Amino acid sequence: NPHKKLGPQINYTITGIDAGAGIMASTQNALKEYPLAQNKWQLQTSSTAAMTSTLAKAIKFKQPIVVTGWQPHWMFKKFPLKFLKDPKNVYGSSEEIHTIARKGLAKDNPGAYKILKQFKWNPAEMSDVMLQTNAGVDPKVAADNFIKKNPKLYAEWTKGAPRGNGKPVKLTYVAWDSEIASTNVMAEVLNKMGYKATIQALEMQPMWASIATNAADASLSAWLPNTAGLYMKQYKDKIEDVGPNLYGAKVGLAVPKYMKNINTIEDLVN
Ligand SMILES: C[SH](C)CC(=O)O
Repeated sequence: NPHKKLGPQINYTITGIDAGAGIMASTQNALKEYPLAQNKWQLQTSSTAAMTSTLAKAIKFKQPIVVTGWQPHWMFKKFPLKFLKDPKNVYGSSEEIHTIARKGLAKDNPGAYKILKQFKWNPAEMSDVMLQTNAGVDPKVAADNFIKKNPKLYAEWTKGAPRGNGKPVKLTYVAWDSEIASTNVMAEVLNKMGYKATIQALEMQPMWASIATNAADASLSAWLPNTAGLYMKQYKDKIEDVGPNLYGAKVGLAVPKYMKNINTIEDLVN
């Protein structure tokens, strides 16, 4: 009921995802900045899958819930969600998802580097692949379907790049739906161009370390400037920022639209 304080109704819990995700660090920050921690609010660690299934259940019974949310993601398509305004700008405004590569890749695999550099797409295009995968299509097949439907993008991404002749390219990523989509599309593009692409899912910190230690060639999972800002700071001299592969991403706290009186993070405080 809208009059009862929200906190006690959901035992002051923000439902989050995997502990290493940057959105979790940002949310810990929000707990302090707003200040929510003093009001007993806490951040629950789980996983994207657990968070979205808890969200689905709450929405089914029109119950209140606060989740860590981000765009692009199918949750905003599937559920009536709204971001909470963030007047203290803890989450930053819009984000870009960057491609990062190990130093030296441009030199010893210029063709793959060129394709990685030219790979850019928008939230709607990424969501096409995410929705297929969310509907049960294997990510590799969803990537293939997308490439078949978008010959113009494929031509842009591969323009002027030499064929790979079996040259290996190792991609690491963090298994968020957005990066499952982009990494599988990139792997399929590389394979169609004759490279031998392999992909490996890692937690966030090991993913960044895999590029910094040359254990992998590239990753499309760097949410910047905020969400992965700490990792970029830690590894900036050991990796190369190839540039954004997606513009217009967004990270924050989200609630179902039926929570009419909760519109900014400050509404959680009182
Ligand atoms: C959950 S977002 C995809 C990225 C992040 O939080 O680091």
